[in-house]
Amino acid sequence: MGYAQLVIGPAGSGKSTYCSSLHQHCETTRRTIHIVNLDPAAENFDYPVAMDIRELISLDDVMEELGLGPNGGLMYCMEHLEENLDEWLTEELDNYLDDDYLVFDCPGQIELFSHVPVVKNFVEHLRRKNFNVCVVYLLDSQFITDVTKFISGCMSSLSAMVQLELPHVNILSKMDLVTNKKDVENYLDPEPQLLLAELNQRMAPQFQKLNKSLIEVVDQYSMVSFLPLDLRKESSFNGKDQYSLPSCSIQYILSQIDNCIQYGEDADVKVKNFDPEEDD
Ligand SMILES: Nc1nc2c(ncn2[C@@H]2O[C@H](COP(=O)(O)OP(=O)(O)OP(=O)(O)O)[C@@H](O)[C@H]2O)c(=O)[nH]1
Ligand SMILES: [Mg+2]
Repeated sequence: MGYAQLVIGPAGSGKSTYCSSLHQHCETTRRTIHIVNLDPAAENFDYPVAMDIRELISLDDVMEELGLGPNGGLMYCMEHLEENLDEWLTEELDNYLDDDYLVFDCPGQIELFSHVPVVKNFVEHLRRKNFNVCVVYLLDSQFITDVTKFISGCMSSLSAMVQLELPHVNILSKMDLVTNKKDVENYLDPEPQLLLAELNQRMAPQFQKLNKSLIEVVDQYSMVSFLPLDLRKESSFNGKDQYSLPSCSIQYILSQIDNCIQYGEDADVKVKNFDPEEDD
């Protein structure tokens, strides 16, 4: 059984920074994880790249040879990846052992997760290879300072959730940049009725019915819950910081994700089986 995180979210939401912080954290705690670059447009990395889509296809080549722009070019690259899953991914995955932990740093174009099947097929391939996969969805905390932005963030996360059908952890990134705690605190674990009241207040009266349906959808999928990540935090901290802002450390987030994909549970079993003292 392998373990994998699929790190997704809008452009610039902090996916690559999250991956590199995760890598650093695991180095400190002597845990092995492998970060995979799935962004054919990425150029600089703060982490050692274990597998790299650019070895399969380069965005520059695609743009030059096919005369495509950056987004069309990226879609082409991802479709190429999809067509080569059996060869490229299978071959690359052969380099990893049974219980290895991979983290996939994805591109930020959200259409990849909302209405084209490439990521879904990618994930299905991983699952066939016996990987437990969790989606880690990052949303920039700077963008949820009011209810309309919050709902739109929820909707984009929700479309990935519905399309990928995987365990799903939502993270609010860049908490160190939040200066007004009230801005964000209201949206960390919000009361649906309060959200609705706020939304009605913001929007023209003819949207009231739509607002109600939107809040119901968000509530029913019980995904109105974001873990606020502050990369400055080091311990397993999950609580209020010195400015009484709720936030959590990367270690806490990792433990939540590990839980989702049952990482560590099998290891415990192994230790028990091989412990002679346990025999009696
Ligand atoms: N202050 C602060 N800045 C951050 C944090 N995370 C990311 N950033 C900054 O946000 C910008 C985008 O970060 P990336 O990690 O490249 O974001 P990304 O989601 O990988 O972006 P794309 O791959 O282009 O979609 C960079 O300038 C980062 O330095 C954070 O926790 N705090
Ligand atoms: Mg990136």
